[in-house]
Amino acid sequence: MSLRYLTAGETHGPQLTAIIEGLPSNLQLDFEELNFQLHRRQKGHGRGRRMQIEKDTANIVGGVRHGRTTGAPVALVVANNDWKHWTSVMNIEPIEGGDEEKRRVHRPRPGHADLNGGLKYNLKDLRNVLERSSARETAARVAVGAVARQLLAEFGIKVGGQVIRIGEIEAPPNNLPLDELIERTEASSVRVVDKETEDKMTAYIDQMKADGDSIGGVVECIVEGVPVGLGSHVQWDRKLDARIAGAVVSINAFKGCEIGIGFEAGQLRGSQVHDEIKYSEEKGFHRASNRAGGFEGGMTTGEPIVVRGVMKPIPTLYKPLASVDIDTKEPFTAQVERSDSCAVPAASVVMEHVVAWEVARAFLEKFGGDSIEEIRANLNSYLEQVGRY
Ligand SMILES: Cc1cc2nc3c(=O)[nH]c(=O)nc-3n(C[C@H](O)[C@H](O)[C@H](O)COP(=O)(O)O)c2cc1C
Ligand SMILES: C=C(O[C@@H]1CC(C(=O)O)=C[C@@H](OP(=O)(O)O)[C@H]1O)C(=O)O
Repeated sequence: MSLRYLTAGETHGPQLTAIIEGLPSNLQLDFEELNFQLHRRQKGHGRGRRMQIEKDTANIVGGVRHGRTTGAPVALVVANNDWKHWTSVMNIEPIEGGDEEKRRVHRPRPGHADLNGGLKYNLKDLRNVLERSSARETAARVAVGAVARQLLAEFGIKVGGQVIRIGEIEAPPNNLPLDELIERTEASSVRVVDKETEDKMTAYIDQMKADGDSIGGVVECIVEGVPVGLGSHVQWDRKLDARIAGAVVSINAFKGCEIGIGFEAGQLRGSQVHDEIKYSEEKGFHRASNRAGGFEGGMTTGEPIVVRGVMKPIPTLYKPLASVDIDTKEPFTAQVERSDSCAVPAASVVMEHVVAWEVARAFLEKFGGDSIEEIRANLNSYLEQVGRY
């Protein structure tokens, strides 16, 4: 059985819930580290007031005893502190004189799921769409990805990331070792390496906010320590680069994904793109460069995975765009809900976790066993085979 998960829950409901199926037994979980990842997702310049209300922590309610997985499905919940302000609007059973009409959404926001969801599900209160399409759900995905990340760490695989662009401001390229990159971006309010770029980006985000506008950007995720041969060329849905791209574009507001040099490959010659193959006793087969971003033929090359994702600007604008009232069919400006003006730094944390999840899934498909010990034996035997090749 391959690793899988589902999430449930609304942004202003009582909690988010996730169930992970297919984890091996005997994975020692570090709860502090799990909550640290949730905390990272809440940070970043440009977030709205909601992030001051929430203090995200994951509560594990199944599949773990005395800190270790048992092989049973792992169930996680992340409570919504804001729920206490929404109990009557979000009440699950019908209540007399509830507030749902007061908070009814009937002026769909361009760029959000409101109108499509209302038409598709035949819902006249677009709150029923908004509540689930909200990126609040990414808190559950980070909790799930944080477990995957711990599984990967058990086998020496490390995940990091950085913000590459916010609107017109681009971070200068860097070639830092992953540990240093993680340390430097962690200290930055926009998850970049250098202070000058941070200052420019924060001022730019403030300007967007002052204009009643929003802004998107580009983020990068790097995975190091991945063995050669995760994923497969033999079937379309086993290509790991494709699965990662799907996972990245599934993040709210993400509109594209690049692997390695990505779209730049369309304007360069083959001799400028492909990574030459080398061999040494010490390193075995390896590459002179990593423009492929760690993938050839849907399989990992053993070089670091380098993935970028582009996030569009936040749809909710304090100076709203034109829309149409679904009741009257009259033109109106879109409804203004409390909102972030830029969530690119937070989204870079989400991206790390959806990528970690896909790598962990492919890792278990290749080395799958029911316990950590069985997986380790499978991995070691494969690495010996690769070494002898
Ligand atoms: C971390 C994060 C925070 C977000 N915050 C907001 C927000 O405050 N307001 C908003 O309108 N959209 C926000 N979005 C984007 C919407 O969730 C997203 O645009 C919406 O679900 C529609 O989906 P689509 O953009 O993928 O088509 C956020 C996205 C992410 C990843
Ligand atoms: C709650 C989160 O992000 C939310 C994502 C979001 C959206 O429309 O996607 C809209 C806002 O919701 P609210 O109106 O409740 O403030 C964000 O705060 C979160 O990231 O945890």
